[in-house]
Amino acid sequence: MNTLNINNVSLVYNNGHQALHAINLDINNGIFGLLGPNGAGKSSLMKTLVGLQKPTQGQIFFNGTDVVKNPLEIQKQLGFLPQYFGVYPKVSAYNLLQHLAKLKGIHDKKKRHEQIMNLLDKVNLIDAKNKEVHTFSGGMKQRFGVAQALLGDPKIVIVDEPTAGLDPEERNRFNALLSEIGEDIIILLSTHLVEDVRNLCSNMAIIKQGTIVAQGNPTQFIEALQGKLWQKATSKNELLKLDQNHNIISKQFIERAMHVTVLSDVCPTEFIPVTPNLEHAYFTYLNSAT
Ligand SMILES: Nc1ncnc2c1ncn2[C@@H]1O[C@H](COP(=O)(O)OP(=O)(O)OP(=O)(O)O)[C@@H](O)[C@H]1O
Repeated sequence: MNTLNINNVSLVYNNGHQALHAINLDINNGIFGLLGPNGAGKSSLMKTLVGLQKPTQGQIFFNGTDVVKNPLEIQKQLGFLPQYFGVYPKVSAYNLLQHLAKLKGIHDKKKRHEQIMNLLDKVNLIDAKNKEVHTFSGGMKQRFGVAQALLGDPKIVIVDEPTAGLDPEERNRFNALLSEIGEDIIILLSTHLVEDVRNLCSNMAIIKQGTIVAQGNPTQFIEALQGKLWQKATSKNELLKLDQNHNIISKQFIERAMHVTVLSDVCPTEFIPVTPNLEHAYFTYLNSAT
């Protein structure tokens, strides 16, 4: 079992902006979802956790090793899957993996070949191994991304907004793959797609303005809202009034009408109950004062 322990981590950038405030998290094998809006501090936290930037304060331990004092140790065991790859050189998937494997220090030719073939098989790209990666579809590119991230058997993999731009079928296929590899290693999944976290993660945290406002199991978050959410279709004028008197957690267009969902222990007049989902939980935390 791999462990990542984060104690009281804060980060202030050189321009004085505080991106992280006293973060505490304990993460084990599996897919850990980090959910937050743009600018909340997801990238800052991920980069800090894997030693790519030093926290201003706090401690991080990966499998007992101090990441702040010894960042190279975690980086040797790290895989990274960015949202989009930059420009691909005009080489085949197999040859590109060869090149990346050499950069990762896999020098034994036979082992390198074996590992590449296993990974191509795992991500279902064996048949496309001689095709140039720039000709791949978005989903194939993401699966190729997984293969390169897994070169060298990393124990921790960072995945940044991986399903952006994928069609529903490719997204499902990609999520199934992520779920399979997440059994034996830590995967840190940074996203603002609540549905991906619901489908993939047994543990998650919600980050808002550099602070973790909630952490736990997605199911617990949903259960905590049972019997507390109410919905109503509304007009623009009525919305102003509702805003003053109710704790509105989301406003959504459903079939061309604005629907508001409110959090309350009792059902407000003219509202109907709603079955809570993770998106409601996410909005509840985002819209509550920190
Ligand atoms: N190098 C930097 N110097 C100063 N401020 C920074 C730096 N990098 C990020 N920030 C600021 O820190 C805050 C958090 O940024 P970060 O990129 O971590 O957010 P994020 O949640 O990953 O957002 P996104 O989803 O848009 O990538 C933002 O206000 C950003 O402007």
